[in-house]
Amino acid sequence: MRGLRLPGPGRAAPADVDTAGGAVPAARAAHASRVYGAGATAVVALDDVTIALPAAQFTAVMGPSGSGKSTLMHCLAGLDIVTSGQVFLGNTDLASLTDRQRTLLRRDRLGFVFQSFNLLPTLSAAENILLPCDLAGRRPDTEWFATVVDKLALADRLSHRPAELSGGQQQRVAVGRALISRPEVVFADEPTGALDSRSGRELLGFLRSVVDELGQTVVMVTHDPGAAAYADRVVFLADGSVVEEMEGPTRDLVLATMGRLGSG
Ligand SMILES: Nc1ncnc2c1ncn2[C@@H]1O[C@H](COP(=O)(O)OP(=O)(O)OP(=O)(O)O)[C@@H](O)[C@H]1O
Repeated sequence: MRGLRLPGPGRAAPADVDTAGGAVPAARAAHASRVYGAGATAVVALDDVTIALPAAQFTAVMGPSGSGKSTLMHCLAGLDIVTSGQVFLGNTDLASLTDRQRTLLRRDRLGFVFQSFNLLPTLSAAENILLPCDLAGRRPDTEWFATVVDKLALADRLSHRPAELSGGQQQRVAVGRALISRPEVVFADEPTGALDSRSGRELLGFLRSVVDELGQTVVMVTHDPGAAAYADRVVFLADGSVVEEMEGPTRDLVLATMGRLGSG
């Protein structure tokens, strides 16, 4: 049920293909650094980060405030550019793209879910979900639309406008919008931050199921150890560096690691 790979600009530079026969990660950073400013006031937001985000996995990114989580996500998503090192989406080196190509890459190959749902208030839930197709001038895949709507339990809410939906339903619409283009990676920045705990758990359960059942790759920034426990793995950042990676996280293991790393 995957088939989520769309051809995109600049794909498949032969030198980047995994010659060992292993699966190419959905995204990766190699010795990526991002420095803001220069001279005495320079801030090293990312410091030589090497990380791979495996396809069809749910990765959580954690770390104290200012540790570089958003910067890492923005660089992986082509919203920001590394100062040195490389970032790849599949086999595409993001630095090799023009601004226009990066914009198209974000539109065609990535999905985004933010803490604030960012839905258009005058559009129905269905129209909000289909917005990326409209913007790209692409005919929506009706079968995929039905799959996404069913997975997110939104079938009886499609004609409602955002103001007529609960926060949890609005965020599910935002997830639907992120999934509709069958992106290679969905980036979620504190997606449960504006939700009550029950709606937050439901949303995390939906993200988990789109990974398990639809083969979606999801990367989520979170401060919440309970949210991170829904992921397959957790990457911990401190001072712009990856300081720990955990497979099969539980809330308690994440809490203990946060305590040990001084980010609790
Ligand atoms: N545009 C920018 N200009 C200058 N400094 C920046 C910029 N963006 C981020 N920084 C700095 O880079 C560092 C990392 O910031 P980043 O937002 O990635 O951290 P974060 O882990 O996402 O933090 P939070 O959990 O508070 O959102 C911080 O010291 C921040 O002040």
